[in-house]
Amino acid sequence: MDPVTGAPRGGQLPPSLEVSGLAFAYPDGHQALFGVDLVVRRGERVALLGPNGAGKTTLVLHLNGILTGGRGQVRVGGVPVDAEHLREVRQRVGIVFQDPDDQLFMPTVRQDVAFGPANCGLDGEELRTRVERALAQVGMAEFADRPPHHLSFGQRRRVAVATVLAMEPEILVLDEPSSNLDPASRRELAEVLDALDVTVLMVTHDLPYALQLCPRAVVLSGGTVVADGPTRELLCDEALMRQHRLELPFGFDPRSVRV
Ligand SMILES: Nc1ncnc2c1ncn2[C@@H]1O[C@H](COP(=O)(O)OP(=O)(O)OP(=O)(O)O)[C@@H](O)[C@H]1O
Repeated sequence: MDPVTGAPRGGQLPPSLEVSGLAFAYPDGHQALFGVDLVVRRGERVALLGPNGAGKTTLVLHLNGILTGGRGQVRVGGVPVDAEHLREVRQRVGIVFQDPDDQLFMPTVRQDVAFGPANCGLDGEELRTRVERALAQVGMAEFADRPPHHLSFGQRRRVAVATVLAMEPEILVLDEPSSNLDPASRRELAEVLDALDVTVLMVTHDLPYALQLCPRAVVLSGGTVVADGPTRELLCDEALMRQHRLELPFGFDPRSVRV
């Protein structure tokens, strides 16, 4: 920010997410994060890559205060993630977990999508509009009155995304969005995500998905950020990829993919 005008410096948009010096050890003493710094600006789509055990989930669980007690700071839309601001933070950070069944528990899709905003005091026409918009964004409007457990896995994942979009979050965090999807469902979800006008942080082992959807990628390895840059550049860096156990699918050449 320009200290005088308050305008974004150099034309950059304000940060949606700021992680600074985040270090965390689990109660058993295992140190999972060693001073992570990360800024995601409004409207960016960033892939968070890294091998198993890198600390990706641990980082994500700090973004809405599920994990706390480490060193450093996390801010979402300028609001610190701490006990005092937890309610506000949880409205601003929408996390879509890997298993949609963790997020769907009401008798109908509509009720599941309405649950969060209704809890925040929305009702009547405003709530109805919010729910319809979120379902339309994920292409699930016609399933509003179905029980979630009658839907396919891919449809349930899209509804899980809608439950989070209905909260109109500052940042949408997706944990392995393409996992367990068949190729058609994977493509449909990519189309949904690509059309969203929201800041996205996407944790994924699916490197082609990262390239397709996220212009920028961050590699977390051993609890620290080891690379941050254009996704294609990182995926083409063979030494970086090998060093951090990142492997492209057989025959996939990031140089030749058009995004
Ligand atoms: N509850 C826990 N108690 C102790 N150590 C943990 C706990 N949860 C995770 N860890 C450890 O912290 C480190 C980071 O784990 P984390 O789940 O954040 O990695 P990840 O990058 O999300 O991995 P994956 O790609 O396998 O999901 C790992 O070494 C893991 O074993």
